[in-house]
Amino acid sequence: MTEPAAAIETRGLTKRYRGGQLAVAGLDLVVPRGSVFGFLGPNGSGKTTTIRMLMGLIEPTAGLARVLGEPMPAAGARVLPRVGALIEGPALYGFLSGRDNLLRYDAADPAADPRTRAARVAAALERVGLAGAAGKKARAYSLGMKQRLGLAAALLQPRELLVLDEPTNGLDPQGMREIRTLVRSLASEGTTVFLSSHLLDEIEQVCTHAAVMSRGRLLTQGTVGELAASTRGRLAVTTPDTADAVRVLKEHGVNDLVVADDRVTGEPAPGPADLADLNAALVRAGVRVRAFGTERASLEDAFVALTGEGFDVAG
Ligand SMILES: Nc1ncnc2c1ncn2[C@@H]1O[C@H](COP(=O)(O)OP(=O)(O)OP(=O)(O)O)[C@@H](O)[C@H]1O
Repeated sequence: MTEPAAAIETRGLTKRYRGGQLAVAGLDLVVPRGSVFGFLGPNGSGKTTTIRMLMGLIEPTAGLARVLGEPMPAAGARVLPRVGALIEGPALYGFLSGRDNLLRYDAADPAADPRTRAARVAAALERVGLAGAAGKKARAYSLGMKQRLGLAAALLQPRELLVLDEPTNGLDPQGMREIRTLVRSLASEGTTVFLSSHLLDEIEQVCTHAAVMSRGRLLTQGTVGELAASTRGRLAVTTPDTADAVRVLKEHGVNDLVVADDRVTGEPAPGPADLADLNAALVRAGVRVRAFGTERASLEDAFVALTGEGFDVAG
């Protein structure tokens, strides 16, 4: 049997909650196998609802979802053992140690051989860097440790796909780094990782691909490089003659001009404007140019360009 190319694929996936709230509208998503896929959107944009449909936790109102090539929720019993999921924080017993929590998880899996349980749990604890804290009660764990223990539970069995809902939410920078390192190492072994986040720089740091959601709709998807490249960076000119530079650039169609010290930045006019012509115009007007170029466009620029709004605006 040939493996399907997509780890996750949806067609027109839609969820309308009772009470009429349209949480996800006509979503067409393609998550390539082997990718680290960032599912990006402000709070309330429909990320968790999508993940819950993908994992068969709630029924879609309309549309189709395939996970690892199989229809969800119909094929859940076959698909879910191949998927590790961490959704809305792990369910842990605070009075049990990290190790005992994992032993419980493993015992709840009918396919897990009890004879190899202790070794499996030890390997998972090692994997997430909790071997040293395995005997501590889970309630004494930091948020980052709890999150890693949840990941260890998802990693007790080898998984083809990991689905992580806001895995770094509430973590301090050190905890975030630990989760990112873990995600990278899992991906390097070939596991597809689908993670949701409302943090753009997080997606830029760890993901190969991303999709951007806003108000239940998919705005765009592609490689992180493509998404950033779809937006041109701002033009930046360093000059002691900022007032003249602003005037000349304005005459040549550059918008949204901002002056900060000896730097003028702005949005070049849409279309294939030739930056060399702009530079020549500045020099002709007697503007002394110390540096001239475009700033690298970030995913945030792409998001703002797509939605016309800042990223932290709740949907
Ligand atoms: N059980 C529910 N019943 C009714 N409406 C819901 C329910 N769950 C979510 N919603 C609504 O659906 C929309 C999408 O919510 P969802 O939780 O999927 O977004 P999200 O992008 O995951 O945001 P967050 O990061 O805050 O969880 C929101 O407007 C939310 O209020």
